[in-house]
Amino acid sequence: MLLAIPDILTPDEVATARAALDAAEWIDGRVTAGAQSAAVKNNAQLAEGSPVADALGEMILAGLARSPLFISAALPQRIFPPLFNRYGIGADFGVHVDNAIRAVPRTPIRLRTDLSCTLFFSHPEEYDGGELLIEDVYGPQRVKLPAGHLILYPSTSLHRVTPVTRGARVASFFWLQSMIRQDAQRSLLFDLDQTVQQLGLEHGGNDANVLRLSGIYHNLLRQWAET
Ligand SMILES: O=C(O)CCC(=O)C(=O)O
Ligand SMILES: [Fe+2]
Repeated sequence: MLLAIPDILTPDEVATARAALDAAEWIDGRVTAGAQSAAVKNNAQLAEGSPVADALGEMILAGLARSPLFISAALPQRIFPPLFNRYGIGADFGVHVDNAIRAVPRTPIRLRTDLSCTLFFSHPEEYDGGELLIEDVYGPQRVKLPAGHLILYPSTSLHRVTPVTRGARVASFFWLQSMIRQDAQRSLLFDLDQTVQQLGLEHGGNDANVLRLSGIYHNLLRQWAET
């Protein structure tokens, strides 16, 4: 499932983050790339664990936690501490697939990358190019979202970022392990949850059929979730 999630951050948070990112020190983006992606990765990144990355990472995790749409779609089990990248003019990231397993720095924790995320910090009118192209079963999807919005896509997808030809594209990127490993099962739970929420609004949460459907959602989650 490929899903755009609006307003993970408020405009004030985006502005605060941008001020910090614009003043930050950027290093070669290949530091966190695996062998295949390093060969095609041509961007800059904040050093992992730098004070700016840690503070903005916390801001993003708080934004994710208050988004019912994100929780419903991702059913996150573990979220990698957000990383930050910058594509100036000429920078790009060739076609690649993300590493399946990521060690969380400075901890013994590893996570399986089920879903990949990009959270945009540049406004679309600030730059040309810099589109995230994600291969999907329905063909390539072009993604360029407003600042503060997030795209969630299966980490199994081949993807790339097209060269920036004007301005700069600043974003956060990270991965997560979902409680639901299979994309098809996660999509089904998402559809069911969204439908139950909508029916609850229309009929009230205590309507007998809404309750029954809600029970089915939780019982499927109980069958499939890894915690
Ligand atoms: O910049 C992006 O939107 C994606 C970055 C990416 O694909 C990666 O770092 O693996
Ligand atoms: Fe990637």
